[in-house]
This record gives sequence, structure tokens and C-alpha cells, in this order.
Amino acid sequence: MQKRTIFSVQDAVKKVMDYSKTGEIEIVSIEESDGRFLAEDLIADHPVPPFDRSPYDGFAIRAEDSKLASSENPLQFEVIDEIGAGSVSEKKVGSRQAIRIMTGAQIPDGSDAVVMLELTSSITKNGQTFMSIKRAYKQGDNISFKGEDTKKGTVLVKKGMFINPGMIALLATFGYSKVSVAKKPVVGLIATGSELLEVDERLVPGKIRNSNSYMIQSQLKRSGAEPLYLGKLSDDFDQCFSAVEAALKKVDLLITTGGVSVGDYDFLPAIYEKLGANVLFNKIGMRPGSVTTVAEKNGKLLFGLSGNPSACYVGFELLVRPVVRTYLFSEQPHLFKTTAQLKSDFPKANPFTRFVRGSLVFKEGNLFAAPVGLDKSNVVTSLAGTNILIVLPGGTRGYQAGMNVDVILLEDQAGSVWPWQEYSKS
Ligand SMILES: Nc1nc2c(c(=O)[nH]1)N[C@H]1C(S)=C(S)[C@@H](COP(=O)(O)OP(=O)(O)OC[C@H]3O[C@@H](n4cnc5c(N)ncnc54)[C@H](O)[C@@H]3O)O[C@H]1N2
Ligand code: MOO
Ligand SMILES: [Mg+2]
Repeated sequence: MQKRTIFSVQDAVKKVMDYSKTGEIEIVSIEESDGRFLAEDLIADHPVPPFDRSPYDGFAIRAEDSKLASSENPLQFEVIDEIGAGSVSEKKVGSRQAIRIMTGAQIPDGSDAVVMLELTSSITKNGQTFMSIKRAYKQGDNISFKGEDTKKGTVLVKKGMFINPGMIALLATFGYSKVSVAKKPVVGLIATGSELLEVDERLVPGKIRNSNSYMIQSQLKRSGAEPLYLGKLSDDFDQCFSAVEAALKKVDLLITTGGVSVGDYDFLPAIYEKLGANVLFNKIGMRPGSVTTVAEKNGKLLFGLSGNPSACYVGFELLVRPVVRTYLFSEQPHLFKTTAQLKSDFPKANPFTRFVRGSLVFKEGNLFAAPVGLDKSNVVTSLAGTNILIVLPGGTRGYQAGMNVDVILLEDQAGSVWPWQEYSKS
């Protein structure tokens, strides 16, 4: 048996990223663009608002006519027109004239200020309405100016950004009924293991249900990829080899789970060899996920994730996700990292960097990182409550509650450029 060379997390991620590439573009309707990734910069092709408009229901006047108005000296204006949002007055506001205007309507010619309805009183004399005011206004008072929200030509959203509800509002504002989005990379997924049952099968001795396939499909969707589930296979070399070889022709990336360690039925290393694939690494100095193996065949990446659920989960987030996000044009394809206070002691020392499944707790302006469940690579239940990975660099000491630790956010969309310094032994 060959001794495996241990790669640092940093070096492993770098090696994988050397083979990551950007994907293709497709055009979808604005409704379908929700949750996708923008394939070109979103540039304002007109100012917003496109015209000076009223932010209130009230009256458009000439500010200069209001100069002498006060409670002792209310001034009366002749109301010459009325406009709702969407209408444009053909009249020009002249001296001591006003136009009744509603929120969102274009400011009429001649006027340069708006008086809120509540600050006026109106009377009608011989069919003619007059309104009066008790204070002076300055030029520009209560006007929402053309371009005050954004100027024409402003880059509002960069290519590669996740399309959220606010971005949908922008797309609609600028007339994008069709949106150019990144095509989802098709990621093939094969689960290996003779012990695996289908989800709807009853438990029998020695067998467990295949949870990795569903978990990874969900992680793929969260990352923005299109999963192509190719089924689960027994630990049979020929069957697994043919499946991997055939899958490579159909997908942009291929994930297998299980069979990457040193067991008699761990066939992935031999499959990579027979395929003539270039194995980038097969051991990483991290826990869980130390057995995560990545190979490349003609530029296509094959991710051999561990069979152990927590190791599989972590291997995906650290190594597959940034490749998917690069496909989706993200310039910040890695998970976002910040610091938080460790919520409870973590006494177990380990020479490898630990990625402890945890949840972020917000309390009185502070961020806490709470480890969830049992910290073993074969556990599955802790994953449900996981929304962060708590990074505990390898070393001989454990960690105490209250210490500042790095955490990486799993449900954030902004992402990050490569955030991790090398985690050295503490
Ligand atoms: N002698 C050694 N043994 C092991 C080592 C080692 O270095 N030397 N590494 C251990 C570590 S660390 C891990 S992690 C596992 C990795 O195992 P494999 O990736 O080869 O995965 P399998 O052997 O196929 O399965 C491991 C474990 O996971 C369960 N499993 C597999 N597939 C699924 C699935 N789709 N859904 C749910 N659970 C799954 C499987 O039943 C096993 O219990 O190796 C250690 N051993
Ligand atoms: O690959 Mo294993 O998860 O380090 O436990
Ligand atoms: Mg194994």
C-alpha cells in the first residue's frame, strides 16, 4: 500500500482551482432568473427615476411664490390642473398657481417645489379651487429628482452575483424581460457502497440508507449547480469503473461518494488509475474529509468524496462549491469567512485542521459559534443544524469557550475570494 502525501487544505483548494473554469451563458425569463447567477454586469441604461417626480400627494408650486407665506400671512394659490401618477400635465405653473399632484407624478413645467396635502387648506369659489399655505418653500423642496436613485451608466450589479428579490426589482426596472444568466454546470453524482439501501427501503442487518446522494444533490442545488444523479452502485470494481467512465462523457464535473480510503472495497483509487486520470491529491490535513480525493481527466474534475456523511458534506463545501461558483462567473467563489466566539469548550486536540459543524448564534450584538452534535466524520444528525463550519487549526491543544475562532458561512451568497491563511499547528 502506498503512503499518501498529506496536502494542506490551502494547497488542495489551490490545486482544484487550477482546473476550475467559467461556464456558459443562457437566456431565461425574468421569473426564471430568481436564484440564478447573473452572466453580465447589470448597467443602468437610463436614470432612475427617469423624470423629476413628486414623492408626496400635494400641490406643485413655484417656490418663489411662497416666500412671504406664514401662519399670520397664509397665501392662496389658484389650482389649475390635477395629475395622478402616470399622467403629465400640459399646463405650466405660473405665478401663484398650483397643480394638484399625486405621489409618483411628473413635476409640471414651471413648478420647482411640492407642498404636502396635509399642510394646505382648500376652498372652492365659483367652481375654481384655491389652496393656501402657511410657510415658505425652497426650490427643490419635496422633489424626487431625475437620477437621484441612480445615474445612467452606473454598474449596479456585477456579473456572477446571485439573483435575489432586490435584483429582480432592478432587472424589471431596466426592462430585462429576458435575463442573461450562467448556465448551471451539470454535476454527475454516483454513490458507491454495497451497504446502501434506497430511501424507501426497510432497514436490514448491516445496511443503511443512502443519505449522501440526497445531501449532495441538495448541496449542489444550494451552490447553483444542476445535479445529475446517476444512482448508487455496489462495491464492484468493473461496475463502478464503467459507470464513472460513462458518466464523464455526460457531465461537467463528477462526484462519487465512498470508496476512497484504503479498504479492500475502496475502488476509487484503482478506478482513477485505470482511467488514466491525474490524481491531484488523496489526503488532506483536515478533519473530517481527510480522504477527499480529487482527480482530473482531460481537464474535467472528478471529486472522490468520503462515504462518511460529515466528511462528504465538508469535502463538498470546501472543494466542489468554489468550482461550481467559478462556473457561475463568481469572482468570490469561496465561502465567506468571519470570526465568532466559540460557544462551548472543544477539548479534543487533533493534528489536522478541524471543520466542526456548527450553528451561528446572534446574541446582543455578538456572534457565537456553537458546535452542533457529535463531532465525528461518520455522523449525520449534526448536519441538520449546521449553517457554519468552525475552523479549529490543528495542534496539540484544545479550544475553550469564549475564544475567537474563524467560522465559514454555508448559507451566505456573497462569497469570498480565497480567505484562508495556512492553518498551522497552534
Ligand atoms: N485503515 C484506515 N481506515 C480508514 C481510514 C484510514 O485512513 N485508514 N480513513 C477513515 C476515514 S478518515 C474516512 S472519512 C473513511 C472514508 O471511507 P470511504 O470514503 O472509503 O467510504 P466508504 O468506506 O465507502 O464508507 C465509509 C462510511 O460511510 C458510509 N457511507 C458510504 N456511502 C454512504 C452514503 N451514500 N450514505 C450514507 N452513508 C454512507 C459507509 O457505510 C461507511 O460507514 O474511511 C475511514 N477508514
Ligand atoms: O476523511 Mo475522514 O473524515 O478525516 O474522518
Ligand atoms: Mg472505505
